[in-house]
Amino acid sequence: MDAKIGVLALQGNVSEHIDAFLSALERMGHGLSSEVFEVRSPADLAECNALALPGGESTTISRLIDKNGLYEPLRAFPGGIFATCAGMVLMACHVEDPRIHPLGLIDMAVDRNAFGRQRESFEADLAIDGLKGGPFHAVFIRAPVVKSAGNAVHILAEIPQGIVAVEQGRHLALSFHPELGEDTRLHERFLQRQGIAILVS
Ligand SMILES: NC(=O)CC[C@H](N)C(=O)O
Repeated sequence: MDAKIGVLALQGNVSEHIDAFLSALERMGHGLSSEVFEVRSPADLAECNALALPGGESTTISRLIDKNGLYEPLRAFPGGIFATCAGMVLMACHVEDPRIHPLGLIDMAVDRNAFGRQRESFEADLAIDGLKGGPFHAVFIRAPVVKSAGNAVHILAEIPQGIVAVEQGRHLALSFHPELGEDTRLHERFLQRQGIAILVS
């Protein structure tokens, strides 16, 4: 399957996600046959078979999802969603902030700013379940954590403060920002789960 990856471009770090997906697709041998583009409307969303929900300010992104008529189309989106940071907050079923209208696509409760103001950002080497090639160097910026998750949720990584990487079906949600580094293993894993295989030449 050729990839048509959308990146929700309402607010947040959109271009980094586009670049990271382009380099993951290139590494997998799909560089020429794939597209990665910005999504702002239900019509844009209908064009893609997978979507990235970027980090940014989850209250703002949530308001803009409602304003742009994307709430129901996102809930009904048939493809996988790759969600980072604020995107992870939006994927939850429960968020203790009335300004967030969570999409309810992953059976989890998320704490938006779990690390408080003292620790706005930090980096850690994470063991990620099933990821070959050693630990993943993760950059956390005002990161959320998963406080509880239902049985359908596969927990991929946990630190003392909580769960920081999960998968449910085709969806992947991360507290941290893999799009800011060179390591595309999580993007490749996500694409493989969408049916986009590594091409062997
Ligand atoms: N880097 C980020 O995406 C931070 C997200 C922030 N905690 C929020 O909920 O908006």
